[in-house]
Amino acid sequence: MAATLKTTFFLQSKPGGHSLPRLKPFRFKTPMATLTTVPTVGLSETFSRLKQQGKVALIPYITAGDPDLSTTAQALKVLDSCGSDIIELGVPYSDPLADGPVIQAAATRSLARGTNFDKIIAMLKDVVPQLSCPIALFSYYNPILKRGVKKFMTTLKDAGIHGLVVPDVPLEETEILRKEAVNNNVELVLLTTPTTPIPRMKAIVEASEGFVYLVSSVGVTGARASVSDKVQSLLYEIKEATSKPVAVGFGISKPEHVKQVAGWGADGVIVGSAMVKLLGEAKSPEEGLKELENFTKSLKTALL
Ligand SMILES: O=P(O)(O)OC[C@@H](O)[C@@H](O)c1c[nH]c2ccccc12
Repeated sequence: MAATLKTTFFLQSKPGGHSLPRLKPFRFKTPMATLTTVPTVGLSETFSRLKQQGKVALIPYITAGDPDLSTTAQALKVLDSCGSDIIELGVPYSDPLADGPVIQAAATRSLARGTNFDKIIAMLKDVVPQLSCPIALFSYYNPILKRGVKKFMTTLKDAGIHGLVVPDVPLEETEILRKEAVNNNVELVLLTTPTTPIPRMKAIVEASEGFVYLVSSVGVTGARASVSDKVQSLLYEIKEATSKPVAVGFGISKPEHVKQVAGWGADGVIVGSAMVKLLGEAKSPEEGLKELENFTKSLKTALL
């Protein structure tokens, strides 16, 4: 059974510097190989740009390798071309303590097909240069430790990945993760939950880079009928403590939710299980991608 996401996570002991954007001045976007001069920038830069435009970031989450890695590659391009501002890409893991049934099932299918970290990175090296939005990789801590923190971060940097979300590291233990992330210009995003005491929330937001991830409700990931209106006061408290951007995730699965959370003052909305379900349960990868496209467009429209 999946454990609930508790407040003990994600504290870091010292605030860190800000990552510089890694500029990629010229890039070709598929399918028409159009030359664009828009550089891919990191997470905080993306939020600054959106803020200037008065916009809220749309941040989809998908699990890598479900239904297969070539569909993930296509899905990243679809999400990008439908106006996603950052994409959170999940590395499948066998013991995903904070994931609800939809994402757990996606990870199980992906692992059964032989997805592993090296294959995900190889896919990203090919696809990232074709995207205009940054990627934040999502991984549990164990696969990072297994590889070695330093090597893991260098690999992320070499693949052009700008951010990292690790849900199961207590802040007190993130020192080394943080140091290597900063060295490699990877922004380490930390999470706060509705049960995080205010002093601890303050330490989290101070140490978080790129943005602050506000978990909307206690429990595991998964689509819900409504978003807890407690999010509104949580956002208020966080915004009292920091000027960093705040993105809300967990249970956001409909255009109405996205609109509501944006109206409460969030700088970004994260939508995971609803996307993962479309890709994982479609009759074919093509159908899944088409549904993903329509769904992403509907969320984007709700944010306009
Ligand atoms: O699936 P949801 O309820 O839309 O929530 C976002 C989410 O999927 C993604 O950010 C995520 C997937 N697994 C997690 C584990 C912990 C925190 C966050 C996550």
